[in-house]
Amino acid sequence: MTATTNDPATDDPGRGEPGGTGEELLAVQGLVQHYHRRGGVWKRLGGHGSAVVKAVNGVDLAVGRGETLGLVGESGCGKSTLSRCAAGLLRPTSGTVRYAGQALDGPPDREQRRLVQMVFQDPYSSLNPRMTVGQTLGEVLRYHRVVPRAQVADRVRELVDLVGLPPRAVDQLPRSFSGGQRQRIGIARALALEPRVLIADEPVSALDVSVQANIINLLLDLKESLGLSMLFVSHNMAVVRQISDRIAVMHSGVVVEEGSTDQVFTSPQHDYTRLLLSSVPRLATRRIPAVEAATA
Ligand SMILES: Nc1ncnc2c1ncn2[C@@H]1O[C@H](COP(=O)(O)OP(=O)(O)OP(=O)(O)O)[C@@H](O)[C@H]1O
Repeated sequence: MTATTNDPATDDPGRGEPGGTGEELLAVQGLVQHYHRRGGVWKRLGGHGSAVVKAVNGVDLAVGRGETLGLVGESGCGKSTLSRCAAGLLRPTSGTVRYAGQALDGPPDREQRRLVQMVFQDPYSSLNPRMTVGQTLGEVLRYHRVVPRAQVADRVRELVDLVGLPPRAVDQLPRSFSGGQRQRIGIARALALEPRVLIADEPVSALDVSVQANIINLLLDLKESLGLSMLFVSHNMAVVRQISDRIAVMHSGVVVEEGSTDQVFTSPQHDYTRLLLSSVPRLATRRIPAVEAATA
């Protein structure tokens, strides 16, 4: 996996460099996403026609090669919407998404889908409960023709190993795993496509704090060994601090502050950032000790 994903000999414009080069890889410009609410609660509350929810209201953001950009803000500020637009899962109302300088504005093709992958908060809900980990990963590899069919089983084993799961996990169903292990499966599934950018949307917020540490350490290791770029989305400033090179603070659909992690934490410029920081427990280090078995 490492060799094929990170082979510097490959002529790939999206190749990342650990540590970041400052060169933009994934960028959104003037991104707007408005939802039109009809029926449901809106109607029961006596609403007529439709209500417009301005979830994202003109955002410019860029993730550099090999960089982790943390996107932080309270629930409902538009982080998930922005992430889904950036991943090509949601077509924005207006604005552009560019990968390696190229606009991704048509219907996404397989190659585009492959390059930017998402890791979600709850991988369990998107895992087929009747498929083993091996079947799930194998299906992704075959559908996207990532490797020749004859190599699928080997690649599945590599992926399972890459995310720190034991070899027997290949033959197990999702229900036999803990929350942290399921998140590892979610990460393996994203990595199966050999993406250059990982968009992780609240990947640890459903996990116990000790398990959060393991998953964050795994993402830090993967970023380095695979040269990944990452958009890491969380409502939790402390978590974002551990993993991000830069941080963008989002509030009511717009980015109110952006800067290096140190800048944002030591000299926040916006009142809203200061408010978020006032509720963060002090955390001195980026890498946090994993307090339980690596496969948690
Ligand atoms: N499919 C949808 N239809 C209508 N409104 C939506 C839809 N998805 C999100 N919203 C609304 O858009 C706004 C932004 O939601 P979004 O999920 O992007 O924010 P968030 O910061 O990721 O919050 P959370 O972490 O709670 O998901 C919220 O007001 C939300 O209710």
